[in-house]
Amino acid sequence: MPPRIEISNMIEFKKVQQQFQTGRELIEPLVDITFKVEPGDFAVIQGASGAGKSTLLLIAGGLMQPTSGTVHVADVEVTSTSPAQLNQFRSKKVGFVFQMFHLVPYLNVRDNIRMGQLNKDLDAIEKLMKRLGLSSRAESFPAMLSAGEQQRTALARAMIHQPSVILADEPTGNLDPENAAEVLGLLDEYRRQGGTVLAVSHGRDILEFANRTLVLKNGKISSI
Ligand SMILES: Nc1ncnc2c1ncn2[C@@H]1O[C@H](COP(=O)(O)OP(=O)(O)OP(=O)(O)O)[C@@H](O)[C@H]1O
Repeated sequence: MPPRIEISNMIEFKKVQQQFQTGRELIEPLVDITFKVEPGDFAVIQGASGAGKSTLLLIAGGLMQPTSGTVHVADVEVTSTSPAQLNQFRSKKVGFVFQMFHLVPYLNVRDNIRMGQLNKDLDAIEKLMKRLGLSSRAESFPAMLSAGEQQRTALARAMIHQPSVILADEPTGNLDPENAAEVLGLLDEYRRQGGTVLAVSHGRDILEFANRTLVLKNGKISSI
């Protein structure tokens, strides 16, 4: 499913800071985050456990508002948008992929993918399942699938509405090397068609596919 080609499929963080107050402790995983991911980039953010990678991705997806700073994703300023507009933004412009897949256990593969769809284009679902090698599992429930099949289903759900950007949190964290390479290959194909991928990962397998690597350390981002 090719992404909508938009010149504005970029992600831009400017001076983003995130603090959490837990009891008397102030945690500040993001101190001053400024970076830009251009349309068609497959960018990966690496960093130690607890560095703030998931927090950064939640902010990019409009699921968490930062303490300060501005974030633009695919021509939307997610840091100054109402909750209703953020819902629209997420359902139209963003595809999410997570390490734990987050499929609905009582829906089969076809219906899980349909959850991500805005129109009722059943033909598009069949085509995407074929492309991702899922056609024979269309009626299967998540518990009956291998980890690779579950992640390909999650990827199909993330791609079916032709998002401008895909945000992926450890997308290969639960996969063996073969399935990991397949999922990364699909993300690579999506970005070659003009989509933008921002992934966070500890893994090294992703570096082979990413064209940009950013490192998150001490609350700041540096490019390598
Ligand atoms: N809602 C929250 N309230 C309080 N602290 C939080 C909250 N969310 C995250 N944190 C803290 O912020 C820091 C960054 O967490 P985050 O999950 O972003 O790290 P990460 O780099 O994704 O880690 P990992 O690689 O282990 O998943 C951690 O110290 C975490 O405990």
